[in-house]
Amino acid sequence: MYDIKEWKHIFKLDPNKEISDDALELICESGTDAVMIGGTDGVTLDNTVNMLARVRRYTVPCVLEVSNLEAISPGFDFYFIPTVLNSTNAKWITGLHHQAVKEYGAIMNWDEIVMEGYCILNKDSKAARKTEAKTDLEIDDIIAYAMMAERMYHLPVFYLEYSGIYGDPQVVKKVKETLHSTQLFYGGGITNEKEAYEMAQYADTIIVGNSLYDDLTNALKTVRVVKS
Ligand SMILES: CC(C)=CCC/C(C)=C/CC/C(C)=C/CC/C(C)=C/CC/C(C)=C/CC/C(C)=C/CC/C(C)=C/COP(=O)(O)OP(=O)(O)O
Ligand SMILES: O=P(O)(O)OC[C@@H](O)CO
Ligand SMILES: [Mg+2]
Repeated sequence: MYDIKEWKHIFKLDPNKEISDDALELICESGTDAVMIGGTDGVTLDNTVNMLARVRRYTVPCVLEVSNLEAISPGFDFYFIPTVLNSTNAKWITGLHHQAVKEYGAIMNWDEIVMEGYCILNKDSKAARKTEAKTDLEIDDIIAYAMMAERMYHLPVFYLEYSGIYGDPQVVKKVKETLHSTQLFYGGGITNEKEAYEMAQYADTIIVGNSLYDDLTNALKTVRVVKS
């Protein structure tokens, strides 16, 4: 069984986007700690299972970040389940989770389930719009969500999500100072070594997504700088 606490770097692959076999090989053999499959829209059972099968040619751990009930498939090492703490719609905090557990609870292997407390901060991201997230937050609001995640809900992961834009390193630093046992994920706009290094000084784990599709060469370099 893998220990996600040791993961410092994750590549997030969007099953709704095209990736060539050559690019996928470079990603899976990059030395990243895990490949996470997930996205906000266009995620189907077909494209999820297809991506899983392609990643399974390699030994890298493979995680499904569940974003809809229709695209859950067996065969992943872990299932990361987002709950959007700053959503204004209960559907994205506990609603779909209740529905999922009602449907799958009896067959779920709870050792494979990892809850992620999301705080979404880019108001223009698809994830923010879809989940009706309240993104105009002061640092004290963000810290309060981090404390809730750790102290009230005992979530294993708190995910500072800037999807699509590079966030504020000082926010990541302050959130890290707040957390003791909950693992801090940072994702958003990391495109090169310098940005990866900066965010990895504070976040326990950085997630690199879009830049895999925009500039693979530089995206791949984010692994070495974090793990060395
Ligand atoms: C049959 C079998 C194997 C069963 C296994 C059991 C199992 C795993 C059951 C699931 C249990 C469970 C509780 C599921 C939760 C269900 C669910 C749908 C919860 C809601 C998740 C949620 C809040 C989604 C909202 C969107 C979100 C936060 C997505 C995360 C990914 C993300 C932020 C992507 C970033 O955006 P992106 O798409 O990359 O944007 P761009 O395209 O613009 O880059
Ligand atoms: O796609 P980017 O901006 O790299 O963000 C990564 C990840 O946090 C998205 O959910
Ligand atoms: Mg994306």
